[in-house]
Amino acid sequence: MSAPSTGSPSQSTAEAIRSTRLVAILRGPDAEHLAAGAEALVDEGVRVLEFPIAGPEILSVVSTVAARLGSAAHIGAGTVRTVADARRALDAGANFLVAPSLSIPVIDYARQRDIAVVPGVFTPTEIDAATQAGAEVVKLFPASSHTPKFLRQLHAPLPDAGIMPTGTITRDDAHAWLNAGAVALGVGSDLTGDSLTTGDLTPLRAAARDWLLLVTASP
Ligand SMILES: O=C[C@H](O)COP(=O)(O)O
Repeated sequence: MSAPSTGSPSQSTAEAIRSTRLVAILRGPDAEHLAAGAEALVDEGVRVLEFPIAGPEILSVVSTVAARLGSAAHIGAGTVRTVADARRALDAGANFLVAPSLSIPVIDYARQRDIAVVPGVFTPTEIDAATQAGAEVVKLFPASSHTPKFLRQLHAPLPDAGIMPTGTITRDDAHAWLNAGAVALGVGSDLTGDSLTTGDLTPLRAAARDWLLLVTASP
């Protein structure tokens, strides 16, 4: 199975995020477990993965996973706060960038490299600034400090913003966010549980199947 490959690389990733509606966030101390977890998620049908870069070892996981999975998935580097972070992530083979915060220089750099970037935003001003700077999808973070009602109210004044709530999103509240207009959800713990620590991928596979059904069924 191949990742969508229409248009430019940045458009392809943005389309994949919008069409699959799920960005899986993989964190953990063990590089082999992270890589195995990524392969299991892709095997279950997840197409967009993010690895928050907590150190050089995570960049090596990005390299390994990007090489192993090829076009089967979009591999993102998370926690990209600076242009230097972005350069290192792309050199490691990341297909797109995610950040907890808004950096216009990082957006500009990603656009120069034709790579999708999902900046972190919290306020209408930040959402609009990121969207106008060229981010097709923005990460509403931490979403647990907002509500689906907040998201719904943004649509009339900011209709072109592609908002992806992230941060403690669970299967219990996913439908409410999607119904409120979220283009996708960024999901870590509720998807991976402790599988990336223990190495037992059975719960992760079951959660992936749950999540894929849920995002497909939501309006
Ligand atoms: O970047 C955001 C968080 O890492 C999301 O993870 P979480 O779903 O476990 O809160």
